[in-house]
Amino acid sequence: MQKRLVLDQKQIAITIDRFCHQLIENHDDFDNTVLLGLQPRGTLVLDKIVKRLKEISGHDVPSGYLDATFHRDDFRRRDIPLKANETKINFLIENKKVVLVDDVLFKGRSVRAAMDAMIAFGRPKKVELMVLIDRKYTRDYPVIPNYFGRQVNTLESQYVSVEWASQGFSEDAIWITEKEVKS
Ligand SMILES: O=P(O)(O)OC[C@H]1O[C@H](OP(=O)(O)OP(=O)(O)O)[C@H](O)[C@@H]1O
Ligand SMILES: O=c1cc[nH]c(=O)[nH]1
Repeated sequence: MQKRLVLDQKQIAITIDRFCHQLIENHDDFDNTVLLGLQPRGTLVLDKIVKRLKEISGHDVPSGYLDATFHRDDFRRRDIPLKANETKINFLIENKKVVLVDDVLFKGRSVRAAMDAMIAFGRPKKVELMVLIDRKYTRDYPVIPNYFGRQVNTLESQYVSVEWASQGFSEDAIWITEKEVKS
């Protein structure tokens, strides 16, 4: 299978550090900010950000995992039923500045569902979106990230694959791959 490297381990680490500095710049002392990682894979990005934010700034920013499966517009429409993941949020987001974190932004449908799901925890003051990879010109919903690692031009036939060492890969890496054609 053809693969093109987008970000290697060192570049991902630099991007995570940049995200932390951007958050520090835009969220002052974080006293009204919460971070939510989108299940399943945004949580891995979130964990890295939370860890580095603590190391860089000393801030322990409230964070949680948000699952939006039941809010997806294709829920019940798939051949294989979608499996939900756990939502782990032990605070309210009422009047908070919420930063949604995910790995890849493609059609924008996951983020739309996440914004629907999070309302169960209150009415946020403001919502921002942070993604490692923004697949440009592919959106079905009008979603634009506030923070992105890389913007990539991709074809529908391609897939952005995010690999983490913590998930058994040799190292952290982000690739553009060709989707397998079903025969
Ligand atoms: O902008 P979207 O089109 O919603 O795609 C982006 C979402 O897709 C992936 O999740 P998921 O594993 O749910 O989707 P996948 O199976 O298509 O990779 C990825 O982690 C994002 O959450
Ligand atoms: O390219 C894509 C599209 C959706 N989700 C991903 O993880 N990668």
